[in-house]
Amino acid sequence: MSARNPIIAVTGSSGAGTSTTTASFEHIFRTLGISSVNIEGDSFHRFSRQEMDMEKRKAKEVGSNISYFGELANDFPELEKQFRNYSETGKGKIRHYLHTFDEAVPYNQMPGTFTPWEEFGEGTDLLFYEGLHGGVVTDETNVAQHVDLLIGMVPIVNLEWIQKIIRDTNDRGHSREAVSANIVRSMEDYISFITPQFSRTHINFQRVPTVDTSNPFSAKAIPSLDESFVVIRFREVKNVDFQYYLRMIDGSFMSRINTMVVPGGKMGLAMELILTPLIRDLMERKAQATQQIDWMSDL
Ligand SMILES: Nc1ncnc2c1ncn2[C@@H]1O[C@H](COP(=O)(O)OP(=O)(O)OP(=O)(O)O)[C@@H](O)[C@H]1O
Ligand SMILES: O=C(CO)[C@H](O)[C@H](O)COP(=O)(O)O
Repeated sequence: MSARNPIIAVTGSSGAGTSTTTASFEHIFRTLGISSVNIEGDSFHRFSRQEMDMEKRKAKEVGSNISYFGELANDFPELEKQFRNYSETGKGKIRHYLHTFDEAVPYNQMPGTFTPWEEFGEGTDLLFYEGLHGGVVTDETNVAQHVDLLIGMVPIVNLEWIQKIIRDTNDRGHSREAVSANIVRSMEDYISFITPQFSRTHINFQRVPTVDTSNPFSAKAIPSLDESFVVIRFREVKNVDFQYYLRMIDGSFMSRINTMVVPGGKMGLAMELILTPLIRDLMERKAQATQQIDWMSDL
């Protein structure tokens, strides 16, 4: 963690909606005049799509498993190194994993490949990460320790699978069978690496549908925001003004002492109301830390 170079991470499984909710964060950054550098979790995959297909085959041959949720397929030490480096210097590097033709064409590349790493220098206000592993901790690596504001994006699992299946088949060119097989193959890593993160987050946003999602593998459409509620759980966040949120968000209520529920259609508003003051606090701490360093270097 670093007051001078703060890091915000939105962490969630594949299909949870971390990319979708990035728009809410970007809106807050614009409103507060913050310049962020955005890092995508998928850029820390170790393999291109073609290489990963080969790794899956090799693993199967020896009776083992590899998935995008785990440490075999993702470079956790490199992710931690990047977070540490940004905290200490405000510098770093980014690349993109190109999922679709639309994403790949501007780079003259194929889907399932990475763009080259590009360095960025000082001058950003904060680093914003969205992806699978913003709060990961293993025996060797601790990514979570570098994050100043850690947010979990966690639809209940049936909804998460529906979102993944529909997105992967419509946008990423995978078959339903392939996506279902991926979900099955990823389950062990899901439990080992993905879910433990949500006990380290400051806030979790958990979308819960109010329509029947009992067979996610046959679902034809993603339940809409209006067909859901969002459960918002706070952990180690001080001075949460629940009364204010309850007054501002029509239809919201408390379900536990640290948990608020809002109608799905109010998710964007809830995110803005809750996150804006927290991000403003990070910026104030940053300004103070920068002032202190300037003052010390003047001595
Ligand atoms: N709140 C929401 N309401 C309706 N649809 C949503 C919501 N959040 C996400 N989706 C849909 O779910 C799908 C997956 O969302 P998104 O691409 O943001 O997931 P992701 O967490 O970034 O996944 P990945 O890490 O695999 O790229 C998309 O089709 C998106 O439109
Ligand atoms: O979203 C994911 C993980 O977060 C994808 O499963 C992973 O990035 C592989 O992508 P693709 O299926 O497009 O090759």
